[in-house]
Amino acid sequence: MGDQKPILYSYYRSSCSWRVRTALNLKGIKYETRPVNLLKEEQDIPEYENLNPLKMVPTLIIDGQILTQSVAILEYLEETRPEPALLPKNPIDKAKVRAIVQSIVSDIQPVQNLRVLKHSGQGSNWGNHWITLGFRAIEKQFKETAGVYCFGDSITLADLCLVPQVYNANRFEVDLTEFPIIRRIEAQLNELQAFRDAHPSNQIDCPTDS
Ligand SMILES: N[C@@H](CCC(=O)N[C@@H](CS)C(=O)NCC(=O)O)C(=O)O
Repeated sequence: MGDQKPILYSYYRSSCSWRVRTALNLKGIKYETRPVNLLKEEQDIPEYENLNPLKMVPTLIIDGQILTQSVAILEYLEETRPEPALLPKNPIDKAKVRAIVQSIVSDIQPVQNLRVLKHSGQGSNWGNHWITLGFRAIEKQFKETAGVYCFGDSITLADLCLVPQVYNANRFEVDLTEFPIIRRIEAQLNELQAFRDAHPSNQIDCPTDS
């Protein structure tokens, strides 16, 4: 393992960066934040593209490696810093947690990403529509899986993905009243220090007037 403090390229309101911030906090990994302002299109600057050809955040520099894709980063952290565990041990349980993760990171978040909204010319109705559909699915999944958190009573990668997605749902004015389990879990998670510290309002690049 490298001795250098990990560096996270992040944007305060980026849900994908937020997932990684929470994992780093939960696992007690001290890191340095390098803000990438998506509204100023800093993700398109060639120096950043050299780090992350996707021109997206997050990018994590850790153990002498440049890592991209938030879920690949989460899985790497889980394998190299296994405590506290953020995936269950049993393969079936693990598959169920990963299914919730994928519902959020593959089926909901990409459709409301900045570049998609810009290219499609769609506004908040678009995001609202897709988040609502996705939340209907995961609210049903939670009827089977949820305990205190998304999967039973331990925090898993699914929880790290849920909290930022609920924040985005609020930004897109999704009516959350039909999702009581999602709301309950999110409220509980937001009480925890690691989640609070990862919140956009506690990031160094959060504008003071937001
Ligand atoms: N699959 C990628 C998605 C990353 C992503 O969508 N990042 C967003 C912020 S959450 C971004 O950088 N958007 C910039 C853009 O759309 O130009 C991951 O999970 O890391």
